Amino acid sequence: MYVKICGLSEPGHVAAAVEAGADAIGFVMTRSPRQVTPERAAELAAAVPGHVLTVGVFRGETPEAVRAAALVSGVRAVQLHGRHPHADFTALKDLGLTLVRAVAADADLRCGAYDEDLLIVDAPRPGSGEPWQWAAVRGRPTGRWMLAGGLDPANVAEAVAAARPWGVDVSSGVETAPGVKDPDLIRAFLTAARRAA
Ligand SMILES: O=C(O)c1ccccc1NCC(=O)[C@H](O)[C@H](O)COP(=O)(O)O
Repeated sequence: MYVKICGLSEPGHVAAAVEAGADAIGFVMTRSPRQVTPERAAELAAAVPGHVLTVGVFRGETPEAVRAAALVSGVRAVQLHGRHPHADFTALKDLGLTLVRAVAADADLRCGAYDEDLLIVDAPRPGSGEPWQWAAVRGRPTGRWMLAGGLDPANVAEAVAAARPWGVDVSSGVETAPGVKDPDLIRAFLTAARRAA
């Protein structure tokens, strides 16, 4: 089970996620309680070992703005939320970064349909912590796809059993308040997600 911990903004929380075995960590560089500047993301990403994928998270920005933030921050992946046209992914292809498309369940759920490398199937309001009908997508997404939206240490096993994803992605469920991560919850989520696999 591939596990991404999203919305990190403190070095101690990045270290906790890495030490607990996260496969990917996300830095939100768009409007959010978790927003970090590209410069701050660069500081945080500098301490991340190469086997952990660093992901810049965006929503509503132009490909040019995403490109600029990705280059400053040095992330190895960019995650575009919402109904971006295929051309936005094509415009970023030459960066050589992992491209992640994050959409709600009513979108095209074929990973690769937009030339992306990874797909995230998320709640309608990303980063809201709101659970949704995970079972409704079972069997629909294809390729390498992560389930997101309202996951936490207590429900991730149920969610995985319901939807059968390749990976999982969490933000609110490892926080004590919006934007405030908790190392104990990060560790508990990793443990529960691994057991759910
Ligand atoms: O986290 C945010 O605030 C955010 C804002 C705008 C676009 C995306 C955002 N987060 C993306 C993520 O990858 C989250 O991990 C994912 O949406 C799940 O969030 P949650 O339900 O809080 O676990």
